[in-house]
Amino acid sequence: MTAYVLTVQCKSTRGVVAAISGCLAGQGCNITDSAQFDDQETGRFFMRVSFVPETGTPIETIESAFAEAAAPFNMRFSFFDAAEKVKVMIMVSRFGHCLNDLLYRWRIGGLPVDIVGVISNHLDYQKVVVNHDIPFHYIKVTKDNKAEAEAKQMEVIRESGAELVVLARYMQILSDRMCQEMSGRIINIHHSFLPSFKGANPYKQAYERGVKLIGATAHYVTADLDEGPIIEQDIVRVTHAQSASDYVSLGRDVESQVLARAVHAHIHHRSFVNGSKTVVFPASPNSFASERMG
Ligand SMILES: Nc1nc2c(c(=O)[nH]1)N[C@@H](CN(C=O)c1ccc(C(=O)N[C@@H](CCC(=O)O)C(=O)O)cc1)CN2
Repeated sequence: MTAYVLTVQCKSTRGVVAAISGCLAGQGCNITDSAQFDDQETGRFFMRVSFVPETGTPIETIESAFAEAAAPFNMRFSFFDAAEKVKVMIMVSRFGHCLNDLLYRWRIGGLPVDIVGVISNHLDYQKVVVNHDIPFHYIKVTKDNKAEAEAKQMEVIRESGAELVVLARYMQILSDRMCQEMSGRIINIHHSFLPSFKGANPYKQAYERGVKLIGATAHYVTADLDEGPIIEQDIVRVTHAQSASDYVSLGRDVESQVLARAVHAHIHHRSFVNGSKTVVFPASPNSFASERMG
């Protein structure tokens, strides 16, 4: 039996949860998992519900009934087939550890996505990508051709049907236009524990500051460099005896893990943009096996 995910966000109002659960029950659906957050500061409400239409009601009927129940609350809502794989375009430059990690997780079934292609401004990873039977798009970027290069990138992204773009250490600043057009659909891995050490060379900045922890941050990309809503972060301990290049080596694993966790949250519809922040619901024990990090 097909399982679905419903995501909802709206102004926080009494009766929202009853309206959502009551409508699904009325359509013969059993709710198998539910998570909600009421942001007391912004007055915004977020909910994610997994459900199964036990009596076989067609999803189109459920969606139509839900639209009626949602209208009084002005809900923004989406229904997803839990088994449908999100189309993902990966972008990479010269550091390939995050790309390789994502490809490995995908290959063993631990990251249930449809990788529709890899775009790079270098040729370093053409072979490994092609060996995975994934289209590789080399689009050279220079200071003088950034606009043309990005137009080609956007053409590839649109034609591929990509719903999510993952910057796996892609080291070019995206234009405001691209960030706007793909708002909430581009995830970047920044190799520092933001908001510390934004921009280029964060490990060098961290070394010069004498930190005892380095980290990685996965965030949605906005026009404000490395200021986008944070999805996932983690850290690793360093000592006075280690160099900035030691940090680069130590950082590879934490960057890869943080990015994979963020992509996982997004493709399972657990991550919501909430202004300059995010709401990220944890994978619940009752979530479907494919929803747990493999
Ligand atoms: N509009 C945005 N674009 C990008 C973001 C972002 O948050 N908003 N994140 C970066 C990734 N990044 C750090 O994680 C980063 C990448 C590149 C640079 C940078 O200064 N790039 C130079 C070119 C460097 C080169 O050619 O090697 C540039 O683009 O002029 C800073 C931070 C991805 N893009």
